[in-house]
Amino acid sequence: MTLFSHWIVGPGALGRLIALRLADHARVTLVGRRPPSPIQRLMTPEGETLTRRLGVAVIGALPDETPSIVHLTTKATTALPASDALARALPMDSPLVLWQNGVGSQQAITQRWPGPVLCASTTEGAHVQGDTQVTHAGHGRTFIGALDGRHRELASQLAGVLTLAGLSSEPVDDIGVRLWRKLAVNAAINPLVARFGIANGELRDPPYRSQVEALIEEIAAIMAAEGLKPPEGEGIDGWRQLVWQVIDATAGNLASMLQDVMAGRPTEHEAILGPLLAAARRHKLPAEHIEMHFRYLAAHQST
Ligand SMILES: NC(=O)C1=CN([C@@H]2O[C@H](COP(=O)(O)OP(=O)(O)OC[C@H]3O[C@@H](n4cnc5c(N)ncnc54)[C@H](OP(=O)(O)O)[C@@H]3O)[C@@H](O)[C@H]2O)C=CC1
Ligand SMILES: CC(C)(CO)C(=O)C(=O)O
Repeated sequence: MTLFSHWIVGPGALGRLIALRLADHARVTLVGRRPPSPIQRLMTPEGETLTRRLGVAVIGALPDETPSIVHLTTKATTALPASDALARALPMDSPLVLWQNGVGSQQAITQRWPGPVLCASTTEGAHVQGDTQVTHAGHGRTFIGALDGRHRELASQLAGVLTLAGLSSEPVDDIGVRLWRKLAVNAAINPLVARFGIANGELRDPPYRSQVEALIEEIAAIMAAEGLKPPEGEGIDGWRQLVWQVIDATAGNLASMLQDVMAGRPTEHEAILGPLLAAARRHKLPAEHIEMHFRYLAAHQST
């Protein structure tokens, strides 16, 4: 199968980054709830500006064509209804790629979607300026695979085209583990910076540092109980190393959850903290800090 045409459903920061990067290598259609602007601009980390004209569509009136692959780049909070709308419109064997952070929506969609489903876990960073511009804040790495380890050839092809397009990617057999590792990092950083309105790097100083450590302790115990290891090192020291490395590397960032709070959008706390709380309950482990942040974010959202 040649990945000739890509639909990108969810024309936000990540969706527009992928669309603009792919535009010189494949036919790209951006699909939104309302019509996205066809002329889009990408500011690259190297300071270049790329302007491209893209195909556009709305999810309620999809084009009468069959894409080679569909990328779902909505937030985790809206991924399931968006995938249901797509499933009603597309052939049963259409491949789908899920780009959401957190854990939960991927399993639910993999069970419901009739065709192949891949998940992507990425450390690319992007944010939008209005309806026509996206900034690619920094290069990262993307891992792609199916939760059940199938569709390796499709994952390799997709990683190939993304890499060619400037988004360094590789197929992996353990995407579930990679999603949980990213969730661990997001759970230690995002609730705190969202609550206190601070850049990631400020977590290194009092009074926040001890609050990050308290979260890491709970997260490390939950990960150990789930049999999930940090990428380097062992146990809590490995998780500590990973979290503080990311905080150092993204010190100037306003994390995605803080940006959602500032924009009055729903946060992804259910996808990021929810699975940790469920695992803590399963293993009868303390999760007082995770619970407190979950409650705060849930309450904030309902006001
Ligand atoms: N931005 C980044 O750098 C990274 C993001 N991620 C993850 O990627 C996912 C997307 O993040 P991000 O791009 O930042 O989020 P954004 O909020 O910028 O974009 C989400 C987009 O999805 C659209 N959308 C929502 N529901 C639908 C629907 N039913 N049909 C079509 N479009 C829809 C939204 O449109 P509307 O304006 O109408 O709400 C919005 O344009 C998240 O899970 C995030 O955690 C992962 C790594 C990096
Ligand atoms: C790693 C981190 C916290 C970087 O800001 C991120 O992924 C996010 O903002 O959601």
